[in-house]
Amino acid sequence: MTEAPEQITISWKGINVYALPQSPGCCRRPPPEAQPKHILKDVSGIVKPRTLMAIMGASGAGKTTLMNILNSRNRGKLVLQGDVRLNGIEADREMIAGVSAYVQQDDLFVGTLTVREHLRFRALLRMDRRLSKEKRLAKVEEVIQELGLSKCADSVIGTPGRIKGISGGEMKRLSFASEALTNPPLMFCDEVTSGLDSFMAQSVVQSLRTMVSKGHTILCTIHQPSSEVYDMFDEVLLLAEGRVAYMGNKDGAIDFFQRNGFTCPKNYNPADFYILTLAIVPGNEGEGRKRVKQICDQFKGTQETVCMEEAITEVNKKSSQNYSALKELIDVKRYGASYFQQLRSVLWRSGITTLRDPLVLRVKLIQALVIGLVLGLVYLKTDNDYTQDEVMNVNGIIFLVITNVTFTNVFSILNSFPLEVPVFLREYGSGLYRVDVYYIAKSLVEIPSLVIVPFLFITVLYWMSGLYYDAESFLVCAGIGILGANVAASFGYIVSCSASDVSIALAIAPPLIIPVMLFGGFFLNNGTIPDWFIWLKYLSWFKYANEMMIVNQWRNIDSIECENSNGTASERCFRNGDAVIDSLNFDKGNQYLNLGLLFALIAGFRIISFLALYIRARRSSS
Ligand SMILES: Nc1ncnc2c1ncn2[C@@H]1O[C@H](COP(=O)(O)OP(=O)(O)OP(=O)(O)O)[C@@H](O)[C@H]1O
Repeated sequence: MTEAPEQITISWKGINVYALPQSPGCCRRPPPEAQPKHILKDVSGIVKPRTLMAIMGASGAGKTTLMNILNSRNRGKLVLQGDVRLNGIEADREMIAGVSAYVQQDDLFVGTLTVREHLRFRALLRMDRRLSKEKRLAKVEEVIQELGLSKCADSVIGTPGRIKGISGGEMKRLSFASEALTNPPLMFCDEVTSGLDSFMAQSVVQSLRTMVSKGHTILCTIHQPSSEVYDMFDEVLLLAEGRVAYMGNKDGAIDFFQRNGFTCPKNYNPADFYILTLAIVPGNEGEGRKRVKQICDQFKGTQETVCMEEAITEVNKKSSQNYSALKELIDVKRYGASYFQQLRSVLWRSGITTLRDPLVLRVKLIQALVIGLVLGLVYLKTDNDYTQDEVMNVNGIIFLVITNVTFTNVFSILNSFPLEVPVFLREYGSGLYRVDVYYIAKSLVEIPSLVIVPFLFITVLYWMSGLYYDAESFLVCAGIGILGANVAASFGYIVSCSASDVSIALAIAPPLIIPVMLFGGFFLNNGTIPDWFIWLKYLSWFKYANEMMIVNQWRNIDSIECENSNGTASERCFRNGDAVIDSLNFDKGNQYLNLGLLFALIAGFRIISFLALYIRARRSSS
């Protein structure tokens, strides 16, 4: 059996929350007459261990705001008055995070893992590092049993709309199981049953009841529970217009409303009745507000309020006795696992995700093969006797190679990475791993695809299109293409880590790539770039890769026919490869410099994208 957690009583007193007036647009101040919005108004409450509390109220009542204040997350720029206490001790963010878990409304998982693998991954990263691996894995099995996940333990979690996986109810239970591994004494759950049918909703709340019976304190916001689900809660907190309309034993709520002239009809779901009674109906706001004010004012004078305030005072008095036990709980490290354990686990997960979802790699390989074949057929040539018009073709192929590896790799990152960011932010926020661990693991796992795919494309195109027939030149060309693909992917990461979603990433990438492409030496001669744009030339991996590939192609060509393929005399004649290189203002002596600059761009872009991800992660967890 799971050991009982330390017991936590959470209390809050005189909570007032204000949202400051927002500016109506960029660079504009809010109008001087704008007042802060008073969201929560003098809200107090207490929840003791072994209690499952439902926070309910109409939409906009302040449930989410209260939950965020109590668990000290997602507060944004709200102004807070009042205090939140754990076992009577005034709690700061670290303290709350140290003893609690937050099960958020949307379940975010890596869909390719099975339920058991996901829980093992979390157990290795999140549980106390002093526990042996065997104990952690045993805990995973216990949690699987307790939360009724045995049937689906080896099923893949799935990704809605892509990979069929476990049901919505199982996913919700898996969210609880993920948090239950660390046995947090206090749990906050947002919208626990939304999107579930009544049977699933009951089974999820039953899981919470099991945890509560072991000593956990659990607070849930819940929308329209069925009577059966409502009956499973011990206590209820009803919010209306940011005020407490009722808080206490759920059976007492019926009496309280009845005493004030609001009788719940027989066979009517009490939860629906409270929400309807406390709702402000559009078109009849005046009456609704009067009713809410009356109920909230009445509740302030009730015995329930007096008892609640006494209970808060009582627990506050004992705060000094509780301090050392609580301190021990909180003194856990930010990360449950060592750096190398984090790296090993995240690498394992990234690897398994790539292997189990081979479709992406397969599509990339087929795409490389098809584009290589099509371009190869267009430029088909099987010897190294070049005519003047073939010089232009060869230079075109070289630029096409760089353009293709750039666009396929940038857009593949833009289309995939922003979708993974929410899972990363959630896991980073829960202290699973560091940003650098995630970034390094991700970068290492994708190396094979960043090598194999461009290599396949260049192999097909190189030999079909009459580029210089020589194994060494081919390998140099493939190597430059692979480097170009890596610079492009690193650039894709800068955009993906800075943009908030896929559509924004896709919108900002082309205007950033096009200038870099323009200075690649194909559309604009390298010697004619205006001085004020020279700096852009230095950021252009197109320029470095193009110069290297052009030199690699032409440096061994000693003579070129002075006529076109159809036998006509060409107006301009490049007599040998060097003449072609010179005409583009490229320099044979720049090969090593260009190579170094390509590596420098990879390193620079990776560092910038890492910093962008780091800033984003820090912001989202503050
Ligand atoms: N940062 C904010 N700035 C301005 N107003 C806010 C902010 N956060 C919340 N509010 C307002 O405070 C009120 C309560 O919002 P909250 O999200 O807590 O309600 P809720 O009961 O959770 O609603 P729902 O059930 O619809 O999610 C709403 O009127 C909302 O518009």
